Amino acid sequence: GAGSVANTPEAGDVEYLAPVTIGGQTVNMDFDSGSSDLWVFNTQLSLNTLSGHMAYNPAQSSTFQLLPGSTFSISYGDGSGAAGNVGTDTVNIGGATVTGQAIELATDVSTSFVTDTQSTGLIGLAFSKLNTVKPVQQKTFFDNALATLPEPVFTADLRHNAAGTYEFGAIDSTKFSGPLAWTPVNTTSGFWQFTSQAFAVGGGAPSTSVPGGQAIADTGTTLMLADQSVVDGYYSQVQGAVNNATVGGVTFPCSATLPDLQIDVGGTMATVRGDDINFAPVDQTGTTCFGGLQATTVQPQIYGDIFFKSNFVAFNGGNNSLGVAPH
Ligand SMILES: O=C(CCCl)NNC1=[NH+]CCN1
Repeated sequence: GAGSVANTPEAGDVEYLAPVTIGGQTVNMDFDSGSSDLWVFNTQLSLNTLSGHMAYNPAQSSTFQLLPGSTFSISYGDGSGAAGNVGTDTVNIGGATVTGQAIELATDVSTSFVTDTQSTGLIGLAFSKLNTVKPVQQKTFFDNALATLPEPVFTADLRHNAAGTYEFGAIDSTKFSGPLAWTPVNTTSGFWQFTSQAFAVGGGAPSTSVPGGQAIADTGTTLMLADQSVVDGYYSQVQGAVNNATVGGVTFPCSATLPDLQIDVGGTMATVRGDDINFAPVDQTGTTCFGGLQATTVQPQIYGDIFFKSNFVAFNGGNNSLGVAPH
């Protein structure tokens, strides 16, 4: 059946956590449409590493089974990572249930995961071809659930500083306004990748031919990382915007009024609200603010949580497409 869980932003909308029940143990996890491993903090880790975290204890689950000799090792776009061994267990997300789901048990996690005590791990929702388990690659929760879901979809409804929803198996049309604009997804990269070749600022004339012209929908990335041409075009319309090498990106006066960004998603222009692009003050004085739109020099562009706060997104694993509508 379908499953629906509330998600909650960590402070500053840095990431969005939602409850996942593994072998009867409910832990909060980061749902990540930009990767394809389900890994958890667990009782194999040292007490120092576990300090402050919830942990999955396979010994307490009557349905856990070790996958002897299986290991995983994953590194993310932001340089964080985890590695360990693997078993299977029953996973239930708001009622959507998978038995025999690969549960990757971290024995090593990078610092940013240790300090992020609210998160018990990640649940990857990109395509299973990116899964890192060896010697036998494993499937994502969504892949395993597909055949049993009423509809072959999951949806992301992320909000600024407020509870949202992750749903599996149904599209709740009360969560967005207007029709969903659907775009085909190119699954070759293993990401939810689509064409994004144009942008406009504050309703102005659209630019076209953004170099590379590809983007991925990635709930596991905090910001929106776009081509330099988009970043330059956007911040040229923001008084006092500067590229601030010290803080590592574009900043502007917190008093600035930020224009909306219109961005191409498979031929339809989606809007990212200017308010959502004012990401956070860089210091306690609250004078200078850091932009939620920043540049990436690599392709594809990565449309992270900043994009999702203005747009409801449906991920269709039945026909490999993405549906987007304002919310
Ligand atoms: O790794 C990426 C970028 C893929 Cl191009 N997104 N997912 C994620 N999870 C934790 C940090 N980032």
